[in-house]
Amino acid sequence: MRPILNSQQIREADAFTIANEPISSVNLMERAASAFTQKFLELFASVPSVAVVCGVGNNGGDGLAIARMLQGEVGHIEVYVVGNLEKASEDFRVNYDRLGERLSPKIVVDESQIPEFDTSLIIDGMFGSGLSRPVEGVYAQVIERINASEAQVCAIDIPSGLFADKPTPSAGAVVEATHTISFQLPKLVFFMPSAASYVGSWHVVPIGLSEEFLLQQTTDKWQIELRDIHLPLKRRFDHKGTNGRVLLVAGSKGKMGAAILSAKAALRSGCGLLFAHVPCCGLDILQVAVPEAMVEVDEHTEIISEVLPEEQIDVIVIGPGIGTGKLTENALAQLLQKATAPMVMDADAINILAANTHLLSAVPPESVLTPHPGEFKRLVGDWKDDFEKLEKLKAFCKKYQLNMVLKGAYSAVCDTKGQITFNPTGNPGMATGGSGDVLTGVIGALIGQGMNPLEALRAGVYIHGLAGDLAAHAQGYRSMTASDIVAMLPQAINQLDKKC
Ligand SMILES: NC(=O)C1=CN([C@@H]2O[C@H](COP(=O)(O)OP(=O)(O)OC[C@H]3O[C@@H](n4cnc5c(N)ncnc54)[C@H](OP(=O)(O)O)[C@@H]3O)[C@@H](O)[C@H]2O)[C@@H](O)CC1
Ligand SMILES: [K+]
Repeated sequence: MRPILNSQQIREADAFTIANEPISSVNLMERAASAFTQKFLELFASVPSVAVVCGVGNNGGDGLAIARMLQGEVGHIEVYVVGNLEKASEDFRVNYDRLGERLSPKIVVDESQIPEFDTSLIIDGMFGSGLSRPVEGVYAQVIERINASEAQVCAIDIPSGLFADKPTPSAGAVVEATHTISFQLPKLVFFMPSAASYVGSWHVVPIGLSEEFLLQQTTDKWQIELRDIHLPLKRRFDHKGTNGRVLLVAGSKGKMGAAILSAKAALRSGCGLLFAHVPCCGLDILQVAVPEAMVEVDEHTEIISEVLPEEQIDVIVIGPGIGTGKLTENALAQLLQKATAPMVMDADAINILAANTHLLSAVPPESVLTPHPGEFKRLVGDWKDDFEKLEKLKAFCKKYQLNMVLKGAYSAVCDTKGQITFNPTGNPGMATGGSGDVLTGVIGALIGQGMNPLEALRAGVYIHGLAGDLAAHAQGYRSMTASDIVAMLPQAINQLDKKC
């Protein structure tokens, strides 16, 4: 997993690398600028004109070095330096002197000197990890001009004005980048919905900071990587009873589709036997739609009112489409008293827990909850910003000793110790009804096959997002449906199998 470190730790990593590689600070800047330039040219093959806007710290120093490296690679280049040159950092000065006359920068110290920015692209190198306070004054005016321009904006390391690891006060101006090319590690704020319009699509480029140092750092936030996903083995002598016996409790009148999507997803994710407990009205529907499922019907015609005692079940998946009626609430409470297998709880099962928080302590240990932000809010109350939301996630998982995925772009998986891993796969096309039911089925199948619930959760969100990406590629992200995600599960799982 890739660690997500705070600005202080990254500064220390810079210093450690400089002292121990060893490499001079200005050469490390050269390496960073070169890594940026290479990625930049991949993203923007032929840009007619570029404005590079620099501050006077090392982020600005990067900007100057990048401007020099882009000469001859892109069309017209303009360089601006915003701020007082007397305060410039040492490495900025070296790169200022290296620019040469052709790129001679224009200095901006007051509003009258701010250009219109009519280039096709702006590189933002005003502030990086050294941002120490909200951006105001002439700096804010430059940012407003950048944001008002028609140009694409590519930020160096992080959009200027945005704090990497704490909330950015609304009073401060922030560059709205269309792209961000960041050094070595992603910054925590990149995973936050509230920063999406500033960060744009982001990329991380290695700059050779000491791996030894980075791995020693303490953090409770990580990004899931492909190499972290290890699917359960299938052996020649396995049979359906050893490949995961999954009990799916799902559906109600008018919502049998949720049960079907979860059931299909579980079967496509390799579970051996799928038992489905559904209301009477769902019997024919499920048998026809999912012939592989063994269906047990509830006594009630339209909703779930009691769940059969579990027998030789490896995992219980409950929630998709069940509603929150009193009888269903009682059924869940009874099931929680009896259940020993880990549970995957989604949708209305979570809503029932939120309305009856005394039930939370009865959830079998290590179970998994899969709320979307609305369901999560019902569980923990509102939050003032995305950082507080993550703190609430950690506190909840620690308190109840549960694993949870808070769904969304970069779904956040939290374990019982409060460690958070962000999932990188997925796309906006997955924000569509039924997508969550598919995820629940995938996670249930993986736990059923013997993965520990946390590993299954991390693998499940990764596979689900990858299948979603394949579906978006095939159908377009505007038109794809949850069924398309199910259809792409085999391809996603095959891709992961091949890398193993
Ligand atoms: N270290 C390395 O080896 C490497 C570093 N690298 C690069 O360095 C970047 C970090 O550089 P950095 O530490 O110099 O900070 P940076 O973001 O340029 O800002 C500092 C300047 O901004 C000023 N300032 C701050 N807030 C302000 C505000 N609100 N409004 C106005 N001014 C404000 C502050 O002034 P002061 O607070 O002192 O008044 C100071 O002048 C990092 O993101 C990466 O791009 C890479 O090259 C890899 C190697
Ligand atoms: K920047």
